[in-house]
Amino acid sequence: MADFDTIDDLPADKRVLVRLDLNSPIEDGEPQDNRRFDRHAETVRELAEAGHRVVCMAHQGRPGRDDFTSLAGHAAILADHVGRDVAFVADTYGGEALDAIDALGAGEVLLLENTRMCEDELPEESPEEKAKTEFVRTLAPRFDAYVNDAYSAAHREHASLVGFPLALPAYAGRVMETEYEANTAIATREFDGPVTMVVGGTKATDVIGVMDALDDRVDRFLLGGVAGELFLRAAGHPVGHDVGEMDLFDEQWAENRELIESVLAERGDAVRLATDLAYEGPDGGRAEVAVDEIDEKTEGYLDVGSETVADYEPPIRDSDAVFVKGALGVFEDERFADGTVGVLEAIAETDCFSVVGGGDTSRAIEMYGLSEDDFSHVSIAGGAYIRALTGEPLPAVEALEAAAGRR
Ligand SMILES: Nc1ncnc2c1ncn2[C@@H]1O[C@H](COP(=O)(O)OP(=O)(O)O)[C@@H](O)[C@H]1O
Ligand SMILES: O=C(OP(=O)(O)O)[C@H](O)COP(=O)(O)O
Repeated sequence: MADFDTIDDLPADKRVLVRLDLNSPIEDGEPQDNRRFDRHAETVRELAEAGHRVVCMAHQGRPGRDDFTSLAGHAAILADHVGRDVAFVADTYGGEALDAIDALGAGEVLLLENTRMCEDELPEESPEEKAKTEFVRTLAPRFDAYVNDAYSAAHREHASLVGFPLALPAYAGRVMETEYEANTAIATREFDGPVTMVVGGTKATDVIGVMDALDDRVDRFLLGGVAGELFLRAAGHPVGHDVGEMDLFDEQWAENRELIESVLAERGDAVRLATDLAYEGPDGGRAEVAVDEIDEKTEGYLDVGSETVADYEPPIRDSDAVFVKGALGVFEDERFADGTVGVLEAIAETDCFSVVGGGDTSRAIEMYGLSEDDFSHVSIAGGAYIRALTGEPLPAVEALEAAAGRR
């Protein structure tokens, strides 16, 4: 059991500041509905029904990336899931935000603008430093309590996650509580047979550090996505760098090059890389190329190829446990879903212990007609869940525990 207080411990009729994680895929500038809304709606509804004034904070994307947008569209989706109005104010802690907070009645819900639009939010610093920011010092006095429901962002030391628990009585929401319990229990589980981790997605920096930290707890890593291409680059193939407008590879290569090389040197036998890759061919359809035949990267590779999918299935089928973090390709586009769906189908058909994590990746389950029941646990957290597997503490969870210890 966690050592934090939960909303069961929250006294009645309070002004509550709630941190959610509504970070979602963005298509044509609009947030796409996903299970993060559904899961967080439970906490928001419970707080509103208990008569609290509920003010929600959340982030979307990272500054400088295409997915960095306003939360205006998120408020409407959240309202659908909560089953009551969710007002939105395009401000984080300025006059407009404070007026909207002050005007809120009992049982009403308000969503503030993307926390990452506020300068104080992002640099990762200690809770003490974050609690000193103007953002925290301005908002905290307007509230009686802080609730953190954003387990999936708990690996970040941002103001909205670690600063407020020092300034207000702090509680865990329902998602924080259930994800923490499930992921912590999984982290301590022992397996008799082979353990496999499928590693993909765009956040290579998160996953490569975890691959290194998990060391011999994982018998084999099956790679795809951006991390997969970076490993291919380290293995001497002319891929894993940005072409055209891309900005997914070069920066993450510079950050991780040494670590990738050391993982390959020490655990090379455990790392399986794609032998073919898929891209958009001249006719607009899916085209594939063998990695050995790539002389120069001129295409954006958007999925692992069919030979790779066939190679990855047998190790999955003979595993005792499979952990998935990140999609093997851009599965949102059906042409590039084969890698992600092939791996998920193999896991679903196998009687192993399985965890699928990540806001984006878990979405592939419902998009392609798979059932959540075919997996042991589907987490809405990606980076936080794999970090939990290493036994490394999550700063936002520690901040909640420290707050409980002070009472
Ligand atoms: N080769 C690739 N190029 C660009 N994007 C990719 C590639 N492979 C996977 N992706 C994208 O990665 C996303 C998931 O990335 P990430 O945020 O790391 O995972 P999660 O949200 O599951 O934690 C998917 O939405 C998918 O479109
Ligand atoms: O979506 C998230 O993480 P995830 O993609 O690892 O699940 C969280 O919202 C954290 O976002 P960040 O990785 O931009 O800090």
